Amino acid sequence: MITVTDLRKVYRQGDRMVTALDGVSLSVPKGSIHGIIGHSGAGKSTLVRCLTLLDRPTSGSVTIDGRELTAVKDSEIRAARRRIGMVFQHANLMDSRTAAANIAHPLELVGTKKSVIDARVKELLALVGLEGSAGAYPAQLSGGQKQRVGIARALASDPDVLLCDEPTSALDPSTTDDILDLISDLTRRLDLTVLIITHEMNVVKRICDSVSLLEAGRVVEHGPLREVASDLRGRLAKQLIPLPVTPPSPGGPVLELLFTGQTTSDPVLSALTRRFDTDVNVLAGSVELLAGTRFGRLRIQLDTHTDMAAVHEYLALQGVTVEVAA
Ligand SMILES: Nc1ncnc2c1ncn2[C@@H]1O[C@H](COP(=O)(O)OP(=O)(O)OP(=O)(O)O)[C@@H](O)[C@H]1O
Repeated sequence: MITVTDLRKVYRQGDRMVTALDGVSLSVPKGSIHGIIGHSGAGKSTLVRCLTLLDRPTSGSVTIDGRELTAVKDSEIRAARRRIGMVFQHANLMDSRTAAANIAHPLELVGTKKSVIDARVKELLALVGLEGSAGAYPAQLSGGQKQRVGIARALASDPDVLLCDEPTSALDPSTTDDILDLISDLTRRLDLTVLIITHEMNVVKRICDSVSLLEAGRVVEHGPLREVASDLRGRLAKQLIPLPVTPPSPGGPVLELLFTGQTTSDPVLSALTRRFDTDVNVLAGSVELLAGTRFGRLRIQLDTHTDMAAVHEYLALQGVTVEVAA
């Protein structure tokens, strides 16, 4: 479990103070994956540095499995950091070392016995699907394979937490999916707590259980994926289940509908046309699978004569969320 409470980081830039983190709080249960999404300058890198104690926060706390990291003395920081495995955008491997030797490096640094290291490296290579690549040098590996080595190295010290900083931003879409699936699989198998910092909503869609939207150093929306996706007015929902912009359409009222789970496969619209003797014009639509649940968004236009109060009541009864489009 990671708990971040009211984290603030203020930098001095000449005679100006820059607030990079302005009271960030979040909590990630053990065994789950939390995405932090934000644009450039939102404070993502600062958050990573504060979580790994590369930077001391100005105030607030970071607690991992009940231990307050922000309270550890400088002399204990290295040991505390070993409980956090880091995965970077570029795997940052040492070119002169083989895959196995890169993975072994953090264990060598703390003086682990060679026989123990060898067994652990073998185990880690198998865990990330690189059994046959122990002796390969980074130059001989693909981007995805390098990232697998990076993940194995991050897991070498048997951390409780995996902190992934833009882990797939340098990879092509299919390799991205493979790496995300690997992170997801490892989270379940090793009962890790994972934080993924990203600017890509696809990363959140594919593997996150919960998400926070970071903006100008503040968390402006957060929650389990299913909850934020269900909030039609929310900014995250609009990005998670995007609908194209449609030109103003003369005629009857325009509604936005959100279907979740079973309602995505119910014939709600055809029932609506029959029941209210109205025509339904579908202006835009999209269906996404998020955290194992199907979400559908539709923008529809109805006849001018339609009894809107009754339509709202009927759709609510069907479990469909309705918004009148602007
Ligand atoms: N060492 C520093 N000194 C002064 N200001 C800083 C420092 N590091 C970050 N900042 C400022 O803090 C704010 C957040 O920066 P940060 O790098 O954390 O954002 P980010 O979301 O990681 O952006 P990017 O995706 O571009 O890396 C920015 O306004 C930045 O200029």
